[in-house]
Amino acid sequence: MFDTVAIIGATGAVGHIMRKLLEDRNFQAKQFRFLASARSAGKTLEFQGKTYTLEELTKDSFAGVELVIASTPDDVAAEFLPSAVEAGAIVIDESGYWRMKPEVALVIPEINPEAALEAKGIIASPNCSTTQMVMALKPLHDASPVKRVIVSTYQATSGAGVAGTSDLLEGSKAYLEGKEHDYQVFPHPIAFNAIPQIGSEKEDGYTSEEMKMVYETRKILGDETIQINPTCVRIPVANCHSETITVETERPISPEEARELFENFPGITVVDDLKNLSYPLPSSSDGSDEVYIGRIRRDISHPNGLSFWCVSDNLRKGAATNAVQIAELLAKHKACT
Ligand SMILES: NC(=O)C1=CN([C@@H]2O[C@H](COP(=O)(O)OP(=O)(O)OC[C@H]3O[C@@H](n4cnc5c(N)ncnc54)[C@H](OP(=O)(O)O)[C@@H]3O)[C@@H](O)[C@H]2O)C=CC1
Ligand SMILES: N[C@@H](CC(=O)OP(=O)(O)O)C(=O)O
Repeated sequence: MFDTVAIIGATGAVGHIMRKLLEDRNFQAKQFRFLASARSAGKTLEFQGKTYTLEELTKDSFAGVELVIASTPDDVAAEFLPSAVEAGAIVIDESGYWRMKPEVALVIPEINPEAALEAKGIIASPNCSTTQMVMALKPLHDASPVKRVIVSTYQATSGAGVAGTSDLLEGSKAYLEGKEHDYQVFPHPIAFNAIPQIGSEKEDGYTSEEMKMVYETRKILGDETIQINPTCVRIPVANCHSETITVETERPISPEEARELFENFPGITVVDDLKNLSYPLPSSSDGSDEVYIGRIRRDISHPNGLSFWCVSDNLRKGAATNAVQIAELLAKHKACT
């Protein structure tokens, strides 16, 4: 069991689910602390039957803290997490800031748990769109190396945090009432729309979200040769990201073989019966820790290609669940050493 565990960003979209998961999974520590910005300091929250007062995060917040689980914007993670490491804490970070630093482990427990156990300092949890795709790629990659991936995402507004959800709800209400809405986080109205830009412009006309899917996938799978062509799109769905994924493998993987590989991989559930209108949906994946896969079929444009549809709760496996699984892994390892 950990001594003191600090949950940073406890008031955010990921932070809310984090607290629920730690309760539901009965994660034990001698002491918990909950931190957020000065805006939230002094407010209270309920956790495991007790009332806690939120503290303001400062560089001096970490004395005696053994484990930090942080879900804050990138700039906050950049500024404050080194102080946690200096104070001797292990840090699990949800933000994008530390993921690609060579000294930082980027971990999905079903795929590379050893990286978490070998890590010193910061362990990063991957980008939400990346996590569900890599979960799907891993069993295929183990059967026959993945050479190329073409992926399009259909990302929920909760991916942009609490403000993203409020933009969807308030923007939809305004749209239906024929009014203007002042959007907080999206570059265009999201109500009744689709926006082919998530993040900022990066190389070759790709966005930051798209390039995360390229670089983070290679790091987690430990294979720099995988070619990935992503298009990330924001859609007016409240929660759960969906993806169309087409994979080219070294040898052909038939839909039947792929189904078996997916079914035998922890954390994946296959929902695939087109005749009976059965496939994963954001509405039926909401609140689940699983990655759902359906519409499994051969790629009719390539002999070594396979296409499928993948849906997962971005706040759960795409964020909080993955971080809690890492924390559980560390706790189990600590108990054995
Ligand atoms: N939403 C998603 O699907 C995913 C998000 N992530 C990452 O997780 C992180 C959190 O995202 P999300 O929960 O969606 O974001 P939210 O905007 O919903 O929450 C942000 C959290 O960070 C806190 N915070 C902001 N500024 C500070 C500060 N100066 N000091 C301390 N705490 C601060 C906020 O506290 P306060 O309420 O006081 O402002 C709040 O608790 C981000 O890095 C995001 O990229 C990763 C994967 C998926
Ligand atoms: N950018 C993602 C969610 C997210 O926060 O990703 P990252 O942690 O890589 O910034 C989305 O909007 O759906």
